[in-house]
Amino acid sequence: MYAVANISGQSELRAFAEKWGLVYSSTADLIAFQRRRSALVERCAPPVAMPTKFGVFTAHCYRSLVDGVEHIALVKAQSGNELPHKLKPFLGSTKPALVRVHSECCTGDIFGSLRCDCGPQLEAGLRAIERDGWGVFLYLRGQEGRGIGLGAKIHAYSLQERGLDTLDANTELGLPVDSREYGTGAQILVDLGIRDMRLISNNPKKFTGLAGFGLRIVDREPSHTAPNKENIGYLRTKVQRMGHMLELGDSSDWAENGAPPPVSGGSQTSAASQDEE
Ligand SMILES: Nc1nc2c(ncn2[C@@H]2O[C@H](COP(=O)(O)OP(=O)(O)OP(=O)(O)O)[C@@H](O)[C@H]2O)c(=O)[nH]1
Repeated sequence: MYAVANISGQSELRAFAEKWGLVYSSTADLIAFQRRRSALVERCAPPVAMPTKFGVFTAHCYRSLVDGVEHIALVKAQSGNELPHKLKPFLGSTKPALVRVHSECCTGDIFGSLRCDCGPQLEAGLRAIERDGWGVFLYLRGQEGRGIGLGAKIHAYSLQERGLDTLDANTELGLPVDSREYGTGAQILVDLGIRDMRLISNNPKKFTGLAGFGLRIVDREPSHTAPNKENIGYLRTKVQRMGHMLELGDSSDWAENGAPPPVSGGSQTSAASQDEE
């Protein structure tokens, strides 16, 4: 294999490869290929019961072999007569699991920040999986601020106070708009035995990011929460600049005075047809 250092663009590289009958690939392609082939995670604890205010789940904990970050999957898998805490609760089942892959958000998930919709999405996701009885809430740590980290996200907020939107604020800091990768999450889901799933998300990048690891997303379940006056700009930017599949309605649908919004419709599964609209 030869690394060609003095060829500047893709088209030059393609021409060079064609001229000499070579196969060529970008570094990004090689990294993606490697991620698909190698193990990215290992279990770091036995499964254990996790009673929560949303219901009783089984917690499965994994560690990334790439960066050492630990992730947690809360599993609901009631199939009747199974052993408690099976390692692969979904293995062999043809019933698609309801899955939420949630990016860490300290401010929204823990402190209830109204700047984003993360906290209400977390609660709605856990409620939906509890109600469904067959699914996984996968909490990906290390994805704070869409991958830029907590301090940088807070810095980005300070730029947002000066009028920049959530994307431009990251760019202004010289940081990527979204550096999350989903290979790690995909491998956790595969390890739990999932093959077919209904993904709770509005983010088109998650659908492409999770595909290709032996997982099949058979349906989308919208993750809708009522906007509030603090996060409406953030949500509009997600729709307009990141292609999120969200319907924001008008201000009469907003939660009062920035209060924690109730989940619209009460069910994540109710609006699955938004995809087809
Ligand atoms: N950089 C940055 N990150 C943010 C901001 N607000 C929330 N986040 C982070 O965004 C991540 C959540 O991503 P979102 O784009 O809101 O939603 P998503 O998870 O991609 O999509 P859904 O599955 O539809 O929820 C979390 O890691 C949050 O910490 C912000 O203003 N700037």
